[in-house]
Amino acid sequence: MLLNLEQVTLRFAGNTVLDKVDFGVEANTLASLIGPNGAGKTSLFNSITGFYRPQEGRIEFAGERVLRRKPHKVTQLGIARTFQNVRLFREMSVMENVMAGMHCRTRAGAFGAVLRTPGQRAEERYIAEVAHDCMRFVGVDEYADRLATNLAYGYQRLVEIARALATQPRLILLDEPAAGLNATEKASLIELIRRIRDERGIAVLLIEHDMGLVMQVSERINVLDYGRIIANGNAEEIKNNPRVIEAYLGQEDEEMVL
Ligand SMILES: Nc1ncnc2c1ncn2[C@@H]1O[C@H](COP(=O)(O)OP(=O)(O)OP(=O)(O)O)[C@@H](O)[C@H]1O
Repeated sequence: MLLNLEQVTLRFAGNTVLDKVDFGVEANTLASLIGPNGAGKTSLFNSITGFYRPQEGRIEFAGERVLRRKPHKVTQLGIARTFQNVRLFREMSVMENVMAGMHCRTRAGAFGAVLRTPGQRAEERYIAEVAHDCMRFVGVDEYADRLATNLAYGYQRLVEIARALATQPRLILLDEPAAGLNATEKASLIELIRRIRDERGIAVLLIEHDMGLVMQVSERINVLDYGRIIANGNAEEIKNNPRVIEAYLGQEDEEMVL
């Protein structure tokens, strides 16, 4: 397993948000984490990426301990993420936003990368090359010099993915990447997710409420309900799992047709 969680428990003021979660992602696979609203999916992402500190359990990535590392250290280990609500630097261009993803891989750091201090030309060139490569990969290269916040929402989501790719990860966590996208944008997103794995060899774990998308792209689906993993398997197995069907009953906003 590339990522491995064992018995991860997270509580907030006595409220158990994750309850002894065992869960893994293999290298080079497309996996999803689904579950009703409030099941704990984003909390699980936050625990993996160092934003939350579970009280119990183990999280390992490529054989290294992840739990209790700071977010930027987790990024350095090779785990990148995007957020449920797009989080771009509003006053920066698309190119600068993507370059900022690289500060964990360069000596200059985020500010050196953006301010272009002297004596860093070779590194600057490298940063620019990688940034262009990531922008081209997701299809936002032509907007490199635009302010990120002036782009349409669908493109902002792509810029976030480009920034995550720029950290040169082995695993990328996408938190509801299809939220707010139209049908055409969703179709391109599916293609992009597949290319991330097929062309870059990066494993993808996504949280997504659009079940059509989840079923189409995922080789492995993990279902979380009230902080517990209640099922995992391929699309067919998950669709026919009675515990999953029960967990989703009454979820009116869930686009799940089981
Ligand atoms: N920082 C926090 N402090 C207190 N409670 C929190 C915190 N973060 C999450 N929770 C609680 O954890 C539970 C799970 O929330 P989480 O956002 O992880 O669910 P989710 O499955 O991602 O939901 P959704 O699908 O609606 O995004 C909720 O009850 C939430 O209130």
